[in-house]
Amino acid sequence: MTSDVPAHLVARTREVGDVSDLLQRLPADAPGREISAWVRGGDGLVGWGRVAGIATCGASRFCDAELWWRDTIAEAEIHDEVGVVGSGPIAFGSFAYSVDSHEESMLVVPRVVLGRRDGRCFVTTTTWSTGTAVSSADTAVVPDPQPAPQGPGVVTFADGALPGPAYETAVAEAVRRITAGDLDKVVLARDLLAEAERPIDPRFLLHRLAESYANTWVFAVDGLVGATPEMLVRLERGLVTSRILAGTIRRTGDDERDLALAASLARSSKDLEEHEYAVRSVADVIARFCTSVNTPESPFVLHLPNVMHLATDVAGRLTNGASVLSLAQALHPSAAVCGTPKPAAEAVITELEHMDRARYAGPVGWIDAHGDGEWGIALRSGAVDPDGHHMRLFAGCGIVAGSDPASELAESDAKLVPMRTALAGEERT
Ligand SMILES: C=C(O[C@@H]1C=C(C(=O)O)C=C[C@H]1O)C(=O)O
Repeated sequence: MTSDVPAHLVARTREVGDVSDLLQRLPADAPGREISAWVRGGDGLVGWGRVAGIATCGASRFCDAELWWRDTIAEAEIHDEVGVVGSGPIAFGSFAYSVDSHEESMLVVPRVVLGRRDGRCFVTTTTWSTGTAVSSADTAVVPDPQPAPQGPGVVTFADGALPGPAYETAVAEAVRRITAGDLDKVVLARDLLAEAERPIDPRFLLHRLAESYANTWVFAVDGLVGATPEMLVRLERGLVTSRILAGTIRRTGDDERDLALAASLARSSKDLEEHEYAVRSVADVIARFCTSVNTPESPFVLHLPNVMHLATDVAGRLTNGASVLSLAQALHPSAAVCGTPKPAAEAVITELEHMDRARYAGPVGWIDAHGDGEWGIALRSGAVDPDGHHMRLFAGCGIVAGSDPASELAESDAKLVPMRTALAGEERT
């Protein structure tokens, strides 16, 4: 571009009539990797196209992204008629779990974002200015509901880094080290490789996940798709909240038995211990940023269609103007996906998992121009390869002294169910 004035983003948000089916409005012809989504129930944000973004890796990945977003917003021209959290320009993002990951972390500003919040719907269109003259942003039209996305056809599944028996051996070794006093808790994960006959369309997965997992946040960012029940951090006008999950039991499908299992989960000393480490790791960080921190004394049981979790919602009032992304950076990785103490757990994960977690278990979510937003932990998820036909699914389990390898393997299988079912048409294993 030839201009004395550097180009900047121009974002326009206007209110539109009710759009209760955000996912169905994702244009069928937008490239799958350019689909972004963060939806729970009827509310949330979906985006398509890419106007701007940053890809980064290593220890500075959060800071790089934060600085880039701050600079981008400082220069942007914003016309926001709606003025709610999530209106105006936003960036979706997804971060690699590990400093050492080969996977890129990213923020992406979509060309169009469609949002719904408490029944108010809006559309944000973001373009580049052309330098001296500011181009008027597209007058965004909300797309009609789109045809149902095509499924991936026959999907076959194969072991990733650790086949089931090897995962059990890793769990047994972790228990041995915990018993020896090396650490208190470690979360060990495994991956599963899916190969599909036809290209895997993130829209297809999003639809299926949203149908079955209504009380999760269904997300997509650059080919990473999932339905997470765990909110690492939400920041809305100074109010910080986090939903911590740890301690799991599989559902049987029989309501009466499941209620009895929920009661046993709430009393299980092994699960309560595992949960307590996770809560402490989050509440301690939130206390550094907030006053009036509220941490309930005991967890509740969160019922999902495949599993039940011990859950605690922590809240606080932000004192220092930090953005949601810096809060996510400070909280990541919590003991729900890493362990206690953190350095020992990180070392055991590296040694025993034999894989790069890539963006699994990293923060995924969105940030707005004020630094508000929501970042979940990328669980119950998978990453579609750029070739479109392959996907890596992930699941992990918190291991403490009382963990049993066979039960943990079964728990990891249960955590893989949402993505396996979303993918499966005529599944073969
Ligand atoms: C690591 C995962 O889940 C985490 C581990 C849990 C546990 O061990 O009980 C529960 C919820 C999540 O914090 C996963 O789903 O892959």
